[in-house]
Amino acid sequence: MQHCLFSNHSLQSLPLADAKVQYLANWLDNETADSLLHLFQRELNWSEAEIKIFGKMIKIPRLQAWYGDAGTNYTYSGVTMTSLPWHDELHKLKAKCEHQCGSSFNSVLANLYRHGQDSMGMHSDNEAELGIEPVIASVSLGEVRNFDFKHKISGEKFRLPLEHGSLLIMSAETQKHWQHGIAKTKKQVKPRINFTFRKILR
Ligand SMILES: O=C(O)CCC(=O)C(=O)O
Ligand SMILES: [Fe+2]
Repeated sequence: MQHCLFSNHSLQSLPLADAKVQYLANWLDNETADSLLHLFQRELNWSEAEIKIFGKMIKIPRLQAWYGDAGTNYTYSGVTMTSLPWHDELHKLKAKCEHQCGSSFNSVLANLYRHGQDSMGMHSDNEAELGIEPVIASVSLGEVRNFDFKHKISGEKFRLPLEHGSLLIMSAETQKHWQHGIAKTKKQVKPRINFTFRKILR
């Protein structure tokens, strides 16, 4: 069982049945979060990825980039992404997540939500290469966007706004029992970057 090391950030456990989800607001101080937002927006290799739906290639509504150790490829909605070698600052952020969570990661999915019409559909991060009960560390930068959870059987819902500089850790049976996603919003919103650090089993 994975758990978080003691820290002086206020750690909030979400009241979700059959799951373990912890949230740390202000995990990064504001100044660090601001500078990382701008750095990653400029320096990562963002692309308009496509997924296969009923055999057709469709552009996803956000920009994406996949970084990791050599050989950490990821198959997602019928498309295999080959990892790019780590960007230095991203590798440092990975180390900070590892220290916080007491788990190791070897890759990260980066998503850039350019505006309110960018989104991510409801899904579970339950691909075989993540193994059972994966620990996923999610760092958010920029505009606050709502993270929605939905229980696969009971339909129970829970919404958590993910703030600038926050860390969300999903572990234990969370992916087995819950889906999550980022809904579109009609509000005028600024860009948001999210990183989900993962361990791909090879
Ligand atoms: O942008 C987010 O907070 C969610 C990202 C996510 O669910 C994923 O990358 O699998
Ligand atoms: Fe996810």
